[in-house]
Order: sequence, then C-alpha cells, then structure tokens
Amino acid sequence: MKTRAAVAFEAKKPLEIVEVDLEGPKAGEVLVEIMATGICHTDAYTLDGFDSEGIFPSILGHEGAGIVREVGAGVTSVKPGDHVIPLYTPECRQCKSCLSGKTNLCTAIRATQGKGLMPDGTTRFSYKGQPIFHYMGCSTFSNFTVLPEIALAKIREDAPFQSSCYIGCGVTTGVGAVINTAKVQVGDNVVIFGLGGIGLNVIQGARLAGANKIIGVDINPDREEWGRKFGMTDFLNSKGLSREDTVAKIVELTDGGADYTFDATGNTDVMRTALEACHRGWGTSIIIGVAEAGKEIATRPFQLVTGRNWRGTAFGGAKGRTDVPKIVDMYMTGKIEIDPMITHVMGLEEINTAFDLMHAGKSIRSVVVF
Ligand SMILES: NC(=O)C1=CN([C@@H]2O[C@H](COP(=O)(O)OP(=O)(O)OC[C@H]3O[C@@H](n4cnc5c(N)ncnc54)[C@H](O)[C@@H]3O)[C@@H](O)[C@H]2O)C=CC1
Ligand SMILES: N[C@@H](CCC(=O)N[C@@H](CSC=O)C(=O)NCC(=O)O)C(=O)O
Ligand SMILES: [Zn+2]
Ligand SMILES: [Zn+2]
Repeated sequence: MKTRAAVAFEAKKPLEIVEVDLEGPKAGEVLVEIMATGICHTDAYTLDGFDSEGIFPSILGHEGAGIVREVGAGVTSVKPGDHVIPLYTPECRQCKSCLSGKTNLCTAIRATQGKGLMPDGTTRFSYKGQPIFHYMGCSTFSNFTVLPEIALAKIREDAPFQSSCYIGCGVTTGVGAVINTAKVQVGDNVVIFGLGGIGLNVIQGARLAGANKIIGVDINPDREEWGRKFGMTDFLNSKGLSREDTVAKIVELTDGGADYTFDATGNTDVMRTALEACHRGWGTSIIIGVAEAGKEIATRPFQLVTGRNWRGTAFGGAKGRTDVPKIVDMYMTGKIEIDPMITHVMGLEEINTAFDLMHAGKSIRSVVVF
C-alpha cells in the first residue's frame, strides 16, 4: 500500500512529506493507522545527528496512537479496530529480561530495532524502490506503519488519540521515572532539571507521589509558570549559575540535599549537578535525558562513596503492554493531566514547525494529527 509519511532522508535536513510504499504485516506483525503522534526531543536528537544508532533514510516518530487495521499470521492479542499505542520498549513476556521481573527493557527484538529493521531483518517501508528504515520500532511519522505484536499496548476506545499519543513516550517516561524507578515516597524532596515535555511529567508524578518540595530547574524562565501548573513548589533559573552555586541553592532549599533528582535535559554537565545536589548518604539521581553520542558523565567518586546514587530510566521503567493501559486510565479518570501540555496541534505538512518550536523553547508538546 501507499502511505503519507514525513521522511528523514538525511541528518540535519528538514523532514520531507512524501508517499512511501508500505508492505503489509508478516507473521507476528500488525498494520496500524496512526491517528496522532507527538514530537519528542529524542526525535530531534536523532534528526540532528546526535544518536549513535541514527540511520537514514528513516521515518522517525515514536509517540503515537492509532487503530489496528490488519494483523499478520499468528497475532492473537490485538484485532482490527482495536485502539493501540506503539511501544518503543516492547514487552514480550518471554525473554530473560521480561521474565526477570527486574527491568522493563525487553530484549526480544532490540537488536533489529536498533538497526531500523523489523524482527526478520527487513524493512516494510520503501520509496522509489529504495528501503526506508524504521525508527525505535515505531515510525509514527507515517500515517500507516507496521509493528511487531509485542510492541503494541491495547488501550480503551474512549481515549482521544490527540492526547493519548503522548503516553507513548513523554507522560509515561516522566510519571514512571518517579513511580517505578525512583519510587518517591510521601514527604520526599525532589528536584527536576529540565521542565520540558518530560520534566513537567516528572513534576506531576512527584505531586501524585506526595512529594514535599518539588523544585524545578531550567535555563528558560518561561518554564517557571509551566512547572507551577503541575505542582512545582520552587523554581531555580540556573542560567549563568555555576555547578557549585546551583548545588548550594538546592542544598539550602532541601536542608542538606534532595532525596531524588531527575535529569530531563540530556546535558551531561547538568547530570553531574543533579547527582551532586542529592542528599549525602542516600540521595538518588535518575538520568532520563539522552546525551549526544560521545558524551560521558563524570563526578568525584567521593560523591558515590558518601552515599549518593546514580541511576537511569528508559520509558519510565514501564512495562508497556501492562502499564500503558493503566496510564491511559489515570488520564481518563483525571488522576494525571495531559491536555494543557499539548501546546501545538498541526497537520503532517507542518511537522517541521514542531521541531522549530521545540528548539526555540516555545512548545511543551506538539502533536501531529493525521
Ligand atoms: N530515558 C527516556 O526513556 C527518555 C528520554 N528522553 C530525553 O529526555 C530529554 C528531555 O526531553 P523533552 O522533555 O522532550 O525535551 P524538551 O526540549 O521539551 O525539554 C528540555 C528542557 O530542558 C531545558 N534545558 C536545556 N538545557 C538545560 C540546562 N543546561 N539546564 C537546565 N535546563 C535545561 C530546556 O529549557 C527545556 O525546558 C531529552 O534528552 C530526551 O531525549 C525523552 C523521552 C524518554
Ligand atoms: N539510541 C541511543 C539511545 C537513545 C535512548 O536512550 N533511547 C531511550 C528512549 S528515549 C525516548 O524518547 C531508550 O529507551 N533507550 C533504551 C534502548 O534500549 O534504546 C544510543 O545509541 O545512545
Ligand atoms: Zn520520546
Ligand atoms: Zn521480553
């Protein structure tokens, strides 16, 4: 079949909207009509050439919601008409990682996914006879896409696509980092570095968990108002502040350091500040941000010797097929907010504007509706 898609032909070039060819689903695969997709900073990071796994030409996008249109042989967990959210972190429930109960990082199809291919080692997309690669196993910047069955969460049909697509990455990552990874407790002091599409969801996760101080740190002063809308109690504009001064202000605000800090910037210097702003003896810093290829984190080992902990989280530690439907329920029952964070809604033709808005710090989440 033919489908309209925004193709990344090359790094650092705008996406091009073209009709691509899409092969139907093979065994264990599902054809999904994407109804809406968010644009996450990770899409921009890959398009900008910062992803060591970045591969072109490809169809980016990993924050979608849509409807199952066709299933391949052997597919049993979804059927045509079901509403689904694609999962860049699948859940096979059979691999060593899934069976361990210790991680959400299913390894069943990770190797081929990282190469932009379906599990059988081929791609379903092509343009003028040339292969186009998949992205994060999702490629939601295409109106129709093919995914493995294990990479689809079936969701309730009354959830609007325009908002539920955000659960495919940003909402789940932010809220999940607090609930699943950090396991923030009532009364904990938390600090969030980077109040964008992910960081604001960390804030609302911290509010949900009953955190005491919820301190937001950003270099964009407009983000103070945004943070306060979702439960932030204090704001620190870190523009021009040294690491030592930023840490000192957080230590003062939290009587010794935070119980939990979260990096949602992807900046490795900020990651160090976040670690050092943790309370001596027990504070834990969670890395969410994705750093540019080649970047490394550093700190004095003494920071760890004296009881600070460094951890990371992917997709908020959520097991997609199990947890995503529950997060959709949380949204539909008013326990979490999504709609105010969707600042821009546009057609596929305008998708490059979404990247411009993000880079200019003018959007929280842009969503493309098909
Ligand atoms: N681990 C995971 O599973 C996931 C990781 N990510 C990553 O999370 C990060 C955030 O993504 P989004 O919220 O979509 O991006 P965004 O662009 O919406 O927000 C980033 C925020 O960080 C702020 N910021 C930038 N530099 C800063 C600095 N030096 N100090 C303080 N604040 C600073 C910006 O002003 C902005 O408010 C990205 O690195 C993204 O790739 C995103 C989704 C999932
Ligand atoms: N491909 C990159 C790393 C990109 C990365 O860390 N992705 C996150 C999700 S970011 C979503 O917006 C993730 O889930 N990572 C786990 C994984 O298995 O990819 C690189 O090579 O550094
Ligand atoms: Zn994302
Ligand atoms: Zn698995």
